[in-house]
Formats: sequence, C-alpha cells, structure tokens
Amino acid sequence: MTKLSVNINKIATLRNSRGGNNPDLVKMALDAENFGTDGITVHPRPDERHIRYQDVYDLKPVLTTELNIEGNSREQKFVDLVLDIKPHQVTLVPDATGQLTSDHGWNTIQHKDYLKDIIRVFKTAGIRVSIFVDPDTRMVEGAAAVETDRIELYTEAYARNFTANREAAIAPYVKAAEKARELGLGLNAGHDLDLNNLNYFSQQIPWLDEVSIGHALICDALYLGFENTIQLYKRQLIMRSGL
Ligand SMILES: CC(=O)[C@@H](O)[C@H](O)COP(=O)(O)O
Ligand SMILES: NCC(=O)COP(=O)(O)O
Repeated sequence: MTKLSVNINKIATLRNSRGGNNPDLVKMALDAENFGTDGITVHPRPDERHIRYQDVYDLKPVLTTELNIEGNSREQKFVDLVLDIKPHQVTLVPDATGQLTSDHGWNTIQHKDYLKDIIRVFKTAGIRVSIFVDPDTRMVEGAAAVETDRIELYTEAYARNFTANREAAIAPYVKAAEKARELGLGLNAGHDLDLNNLNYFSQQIPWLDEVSIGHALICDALYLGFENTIQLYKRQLIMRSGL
C-alpha cells in the first residue's frame, strides 16, 4: 500500500514566526505518527527558513516511523547532516538557495556523473536514496543510470492541471511511473498533492510506494484538525488499495 510521509516544514514555519517553541515541532511529529502517518519528511534549507538542522537531530532519536530528509546535496552541510543522522531515506532535490519552494527535478542526464557519485556515498552509508525528477521518461532512464533506489515525481504540474483536465494532467506521470517500474526503480511522488487530487493520482498509479505531503495537509489541518486530516489523507490512499 502507498505510504504517507507528512512533511512538517510548515509547522516549523509557524514556530519560527514568533521565535519560541510553539507549536512544538517534535511533539507534532510524534502526534502525526500516533495519528497514522507512515513517515515524517523534513527539508532543511540552507537559510533554515523552516526546518533547522537542529530539528533533525531532535527528531531522529524519538521518531518511530520512517524519516525522510530532503534537500540539495550540493550543499556540504546537508550531506554532512544526512551522513550523521542516517535517515531511512534521503531525497535529493536540485534547489537553488533563494527559491520560494522546490520547482524542478534533476537533469539526470546532464548531472549523471555527479549524481552517481553522491548517490553512492549515501547508499554506502546504508541510506535509501530517492531523487526528485520531472515526469519525463528520459529523466527516469537517467535516474536508473545513476543507480538511485527510487525517484520522486515532482507533482506540481499534475496539481496545477488536475481541475481543468485530470486525464491530461496524469498522463505524463503514468508514463514516467511505468518507465520507473520497467527499470526496477522505487516510486515516490510529492509537491502540491492535496485532498482533492491525491486519490486520483494513487488510483492511476497503484504501484506508488510513497507520497510526501506537507503544505496542503497542514493547511487542511487548520480547519479539519491534525488527526482527522492525516486520516483523511491516508483514506485517499487506502481507497485505492481497497478497489
Ligand atoms: C521537494 C518538494 O517538493 C517539497 O518536499 C519541498 O520540501 C517543499 O519545500 P517548502 O516546504 O520549503 O516549500
Ligand atoms: N516531497 C514533497 C513534500 O515533501 C511536500 O511537498 P508539499 O506537499 O509541501 O508541496
């Protein structure tokens, strides 16, 4: 069954906005685990706008589900953190420092040599590696060539186009997902997935291993409650496997 990893970046955004420890990030991560999430995702950016490097050290010893650390492996501080923490999974995202959010996947052809080397470093440390890619079969083929364990499909375009034409929105993702399966790659997905578009995505790609969801889920929790929201998101995925 597809696993849900709750990205807690935006809880850290709220906490940082007043300089104290409210909301308590570690408590909310543990609550998310108790409410049914299969994992926790954090994305420590160089400017520590939300997740701080110290947060990752605070979370690691107390989490009981999977920890997924996302970030730009071209930042040595990020590489050092991941090798020190040794999470279940690291997701490599080619973000520039000043980006508002993640907005593109790796060019796995252009960066073949770099990715192959850095992936080997993390795999040698016993860490599962996922790399963030656009829904492009050439990039998926390139991902297999650099020997990543998984890819994470960048789903912003799917979310943006879903309402207007869900069949057209999902089409490149199904092709990319089929190519990943053909090449023996594990399959994750994330970015702008929400209660409206998640079930269709999981129904069309039933071999999806994991979705990581943060922004929309935390926003929904403001209205629907954190526990209820996590269970609503899980139900989108469970509905698919129950078909
Ligand atoms: C890689 C990706 O799409 C997201 O996981 C990213 O972590 C979002 O980052 P922000 O929460 O800083 O927008
Ligand atoms: N990898 C995607 C993620 O962790 C969360 O993305 P979003 O749901 O905050 O857009």
